[in-house]
Amino acid sequence: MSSVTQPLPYLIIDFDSTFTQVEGLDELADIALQHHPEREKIVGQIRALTDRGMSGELNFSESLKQRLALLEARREHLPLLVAQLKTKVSDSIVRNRSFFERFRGRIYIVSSGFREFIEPVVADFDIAPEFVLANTFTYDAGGQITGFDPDNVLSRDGGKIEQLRQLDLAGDVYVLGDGYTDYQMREAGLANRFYAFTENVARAAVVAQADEVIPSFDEFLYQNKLPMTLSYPKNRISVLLLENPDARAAELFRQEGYQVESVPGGLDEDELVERIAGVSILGIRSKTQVTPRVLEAANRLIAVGAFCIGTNQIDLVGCMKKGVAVFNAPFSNTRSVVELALGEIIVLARRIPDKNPKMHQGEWDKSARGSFEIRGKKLGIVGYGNIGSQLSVVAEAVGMQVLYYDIAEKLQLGNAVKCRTLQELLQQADVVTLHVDGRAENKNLIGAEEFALMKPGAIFLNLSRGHIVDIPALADAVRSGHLGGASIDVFPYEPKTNHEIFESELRGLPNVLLTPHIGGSTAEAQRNIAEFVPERIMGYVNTGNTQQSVNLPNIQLPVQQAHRLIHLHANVPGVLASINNLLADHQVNILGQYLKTNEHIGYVITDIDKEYAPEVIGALRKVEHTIKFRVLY
Ligand SMILES: NC(=O)C1=CN([C@@H]2O[C@H](COP(=O)(O)OP(=O)(O)OC[C@H]3O[C@@H](n4cnc5c(N)ncnc54)[C@H](O)[C@@H]3O)[C@@H](O)[C@H]2O)C=CC1
Ligand SMILES: O=C(O)CCC(=O)C(=O)O
Repeated sequence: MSSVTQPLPYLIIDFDSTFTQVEGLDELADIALQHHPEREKIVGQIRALTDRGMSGELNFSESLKQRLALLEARREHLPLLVAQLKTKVSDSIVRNRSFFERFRGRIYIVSSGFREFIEPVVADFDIAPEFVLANTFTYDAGGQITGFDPDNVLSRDGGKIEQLRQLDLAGDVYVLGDGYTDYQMREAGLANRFYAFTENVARAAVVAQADEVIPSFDEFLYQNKLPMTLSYPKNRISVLLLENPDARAAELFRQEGYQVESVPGGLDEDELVERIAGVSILGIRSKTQVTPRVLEAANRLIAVGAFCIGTNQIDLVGCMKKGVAVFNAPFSNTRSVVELALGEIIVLARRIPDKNPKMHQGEWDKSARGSFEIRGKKLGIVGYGNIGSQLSVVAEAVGMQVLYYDIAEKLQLGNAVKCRTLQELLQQADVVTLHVDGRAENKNLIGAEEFALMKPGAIFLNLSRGHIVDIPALADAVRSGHLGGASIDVFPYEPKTNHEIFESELRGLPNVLLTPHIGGSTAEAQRNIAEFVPERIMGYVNTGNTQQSVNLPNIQLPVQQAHRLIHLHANVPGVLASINNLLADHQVNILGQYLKTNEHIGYVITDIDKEYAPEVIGALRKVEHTIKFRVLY
């Protein structure tokens, strides 16, 4: 990583697909050929020619000639093009507009595109016409674009090299671009460094030649220690997604500028220990275990996203002590679990698990034996949280009488009746369904003794966590005929991928419905989760907001006023005082301060004036008991 010397080196920035997200001529073709019957085909041909030219496959002047011949553009299309391009300036360039204003006179746009559309777009960034070096169109008398000015060096092969030579800049020159012709200025010895800009397009042949690959302009500024709008380039935030969350999650993280990698299926502890170094955000579902060993290897972890409700698979305290925020999606799949549970109750009450396979084997077993309506039956819900209480409402709506048992005091919905003990519920219910959370103390909550308490013929459901039920005891209770049926969605051991065989004593038992942990697996739930979790994580990264974090003290923050200091520390006396004394010693004005603690850690957010001495940050990092510290601009 180099550090920039003063004054700023001359920056030679390409226009098409670098300054803007798109190629100007492609966009012009789109506008000009709007009513052409073969528009798509011609635009496709133009794009292919652009690409071949950019990657060095076709010589530049030939590519330009062929593209202009296909274009049926006119002078009056240009204002439309400019308006369009103004909306397509690269995000990181827009974000750092003030940099361009500040370093006016050191930044050139050198492009094989056309001055007619480049000049007005870059003018918004204080880049004056004399700092734009580009081609110019030729027109016929009627205003039709006929080609390009052949006297302009940029219209020729090696034009950018010649143009830079003519500029004869004294001092360091850095080139930023996405095309091979941008690299060629460096190759010709006219630039000190070539940065392949890949925010919009990454061309292998260009990337291979680069001194540095920069996925955003922020990265260029960060590497060169130049003033930037963000405190940290988002492309440096790497996301590892396991267990196939909906594709929307990766899309949202990518839109934010993060680097996303997905591993289908889960990783076991050893595999995750291998993969976790360098990961900033880990996304998992219910299977991946985030253990102390994993956390020890996690050298850059900021947040864990549980793309599900349960978080028992995560060492929450370990994460907290390391300053790693954990977020889940507490309500996104609630309804899906409830619907499945209700469907399963009906299906079991009608002994469908037995009848369905018989039908598939050609056996017609029409009988009412062992089948009953659920209307008027007693549904015992163990765990009256979000899922349990919603199931309570839906079950009452179809005529069931609801009993519930929860270790916490809960709002009683509708006509539901609270049981004082688990035993009381088990003895009365016709159907028992588990919706407790997966805390370790709940291991084998239901075993032989509990099954024995249940009514003969009762139906049993578990859609919570596998370790909550003693499976051999359940198998015995079904085999003996004491239970009338069971539906199980979660298991003490679940296959890691869809290729692994599912082994269980419950396989083949009568009136037992087995499902592969799909309570929350609906399109709606997965989409909701894939939006909810990334939004919380990005909110935390961007503003420090911990609201709805499962393990950090929850602070909902007001809009950031200036610089924001985010400080996580061990909860020992005196840390806040140390922070404030340090700020006072450096005459830093505090605009707002927010603090919340729990038994292990303290989370303090301090909004301060823009002006402060840079050494304040170093000093704050060194405050005793600091776990994590970051600054947001
Ligand atoms: N099968 C699947 O695909 C899904 C399974 N789940 C599981 O369902 C669980 C429950 O989800 P929510 O209702 O959203 O959670 P929640 O946290 O809102 O409710 C859990 C309730 O269980 C109670 N509880 C805990 N231990 C208990 C015990 N020993 N006896 C009685 N009550 C006890 C708690 O006090 C709480 O009210 C999740 O933790 C997760 O493990 C969640 C979503 C999908
Ligand atoms: O869909 C999943 O992978 C897990 C669902 C689940 O068990 C949960 O949300 O807690």
